[in-house]
Amino acid sequence: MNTQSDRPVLGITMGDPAGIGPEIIIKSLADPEILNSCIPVVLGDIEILKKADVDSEILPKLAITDELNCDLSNFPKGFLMCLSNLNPDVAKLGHPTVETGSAMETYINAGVDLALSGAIDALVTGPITKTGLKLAGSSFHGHTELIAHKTGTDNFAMMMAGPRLKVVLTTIHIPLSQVPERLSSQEITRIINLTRNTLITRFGIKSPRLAVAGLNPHAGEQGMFGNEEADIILPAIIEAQEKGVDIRGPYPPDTVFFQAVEGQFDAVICMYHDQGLIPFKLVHFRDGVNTTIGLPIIRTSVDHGTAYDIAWTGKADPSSMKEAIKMAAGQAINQKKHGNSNAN
Ligand SMILES: NC(=O)C1=CN([C@@H]2O[C@H](COP(=O)(O)OP(=O)(O)OC[C@H]3O[C@@H](n4cnc5c(N)ncnc54)[C@H](O)[C@@H]3O)[C@@H](O)[C@H]2O)C=CC1
Ligand SMILES: NCC(=O)COP(=O)(O)O
Repeated sequence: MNTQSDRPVLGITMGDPAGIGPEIIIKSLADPEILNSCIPVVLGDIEILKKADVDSEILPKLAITDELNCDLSNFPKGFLMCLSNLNPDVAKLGHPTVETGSAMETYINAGVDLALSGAIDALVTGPITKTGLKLAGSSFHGHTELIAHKTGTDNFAMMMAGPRLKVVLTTIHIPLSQVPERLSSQEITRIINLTRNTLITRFGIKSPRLAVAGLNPHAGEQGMFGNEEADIILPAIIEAQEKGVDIRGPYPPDTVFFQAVEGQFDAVICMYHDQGLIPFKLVHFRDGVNTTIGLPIIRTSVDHGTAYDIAWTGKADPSSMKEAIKMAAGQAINQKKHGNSNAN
């Protein structure tokens, strides 16, 4: 915390202007519990946010600036940093453009710079489209890859976290057909260690209990349905067990998530994106948080996308954004107390 206040300073990126990002940010900050839990620094576009702040409740409370280097320590209510001047009509498009794609990337880059400089204590990102990033000329598939690159982090992973289930993905945004060839014991070992360290340092779980999902139906059924379990996944589990990690598997993917939700495991390590995200969103679509683990900064995000089908209709549910803000604030306070313990 770099202010006279006890509240952590959180950068909150607006996401895609044509999506539900602006609406869920305004709705979240309209909740006194959220507004009082942090000093928000919204990184976005004033004309777009004005459209979302229909009752003009939030923006008048924030100091407006377009100066990235402004002193964030002397306005305890919060800031809006205007980083683009979009035509407000882009909000109605229902899809990204080169202009909006470039704006959303600008918000993220600015947020990472602020976090690295220590001007903000954590970064919370609003939803973007992968296609928007591509339109803007970015080579990154999402926030995760972009932020890892910008912070010079090789050892990172995507975790989706909720009170009942946490999943960590070994592979993220790649075609399903490429998953088997990308899996290796070394990579699974890396994810196991990173997950365990993060559960201890960021989530305060003293002795994490980990499960590893298999790749194939029935975790391979003794090789009848595939050999990745025996050849790649099991050696990584055994190596971790030999080092004293409380870890079991490879489990049949159709039951391990139920066991985790029932309380048997603190996190499930998954082999690919939808293996983890389908069960996670069934349980935690409303209150789940996407967080990038292993970074030198705290980064949390909503667990959903831009929801173009309901954007600018007033129907967007801000619950996931609120949880992302709460998690970032909690971890920032913890880090302030105990130092940057996420040394993975
Ligand atoms: N953190 C991020 O930036 C993420 C971005 N995406 C991106 O979002 C874009 C759209 O992805 P979709 O697969 O359509 O997923 P989506 O999450 O945007 O929407 C799926 C369904 O859930 C509903 N929904 C989502 N969030 C909601 C909310 N807060 N309140 C009420 N209803 C909500 C939508 O209306 C839609 O019917 C894609 O381009 C994808 O890349 C997807 C996931 C995460
Ligand atoms: N399904 C989650 C997701 O794709 C989020 O990606 P990112 O933008 O946080 O990397």
